[in-house]
Amino acid sequence: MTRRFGGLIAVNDVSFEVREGEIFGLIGPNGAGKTTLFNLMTGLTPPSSGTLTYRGTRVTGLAPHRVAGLGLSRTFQNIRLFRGLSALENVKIAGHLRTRAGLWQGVFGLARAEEDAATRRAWDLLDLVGLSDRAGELAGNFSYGDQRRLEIARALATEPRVLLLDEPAAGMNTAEKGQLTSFIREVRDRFDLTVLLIEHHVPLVMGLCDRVAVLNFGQLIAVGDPASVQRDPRVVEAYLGGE
Ligand SMILES: Nc1ncnc2c1ncn2[C@@H]1O[C@H](COP(=O)(O)OP(=O)(O)OP(=O)(O)O)[C@@H](O)[C@H]1O
Repeated sequence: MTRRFGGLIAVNDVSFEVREGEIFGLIGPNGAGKTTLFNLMTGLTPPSSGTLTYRGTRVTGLAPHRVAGLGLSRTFQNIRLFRGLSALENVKIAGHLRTRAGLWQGVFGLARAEEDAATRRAWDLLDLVGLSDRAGELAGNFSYGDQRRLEIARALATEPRVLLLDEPAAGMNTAEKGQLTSFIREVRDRFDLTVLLIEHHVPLVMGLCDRVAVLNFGQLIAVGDPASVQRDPRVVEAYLGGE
C-alpha cells in the first residue's frame, strides 16, 4: 500500500504478509509511517493505492467498524478510552460490537440475558489484564500503563482474530514492560490470535516478536526474524545505529 499526504509519502509501496498466529513487530524511527500503516489496515485512513487482504477478503475500503467486525481490532498510541466511564463499562461497550443487538442497544440497553453475559465477559477480560479489582473506577483516573492494559481488554472484547497494538509499552515503567512480553504471549495463546505491534522499545520487540518489519521514511527496508533484522546494515544505519 501507498499513502500520500500532499507531497509527503507516509507509506511508500509497502508490501508484506503476516502469518496466522505470529507476533509481528513493526519498528522504525519517528515519522517512519508505522501508525499510518495501522490506520490503513484498520480502515481509518484510505490508501492512495494498494490493498490489504485478510484471509482472502479485501479489507481496503471497509469502514473501521466493519474491519473490526472481520476480526481486526486495535489499540491506539494516543489512548482512546471513554475517560468518564468505568473500566467495566469501557470493556462492555466494546463487546457490544459483537453481540447481535449491536452498538445502539449497547448504549440504550440490552435484553437481560445478553446484558449478564456481556458483564461476565467484561469481568473476565478485566481479570485477565489484572484490573478486575478496579472495575468500577473511572478509566480517566488510571495510570498510563493501566489505561494501556484496559485498552487491550477493550480490544479483546470484540473477539478479534488479529490484534493490532500501537505502542503498548509507551508510558509503562520497567517492571510493567517486563510483564508485557509474557502478557502478550499469553493473550496470543489463550485467544489463538495473530498479533501486530508497533513498538519503540527495541529489546521488547526483539524478545517478543517472531518476525519484525522495519520502516524508514515510509519504505519497508527489512522484514525477517529479529536476529537477522538486527544485523541488517540498512536497519543499523537507519534505526538501531542511532539508538
Ligand atoms: N493526517 C496526516 N496528514 C499529514 N501528514 C501526516 C498525517 N498522518 C501522518 N502524517 C505524516 O506521515 C508521516 C508518517 O507518520 P506516522 O505517524 O505514520 O509515523 P510513525 O512511524 O507512526 O511515527 P511515530 O513513531 O512518531 O509515531 C509523518 O511525516 C507524519 O507527519
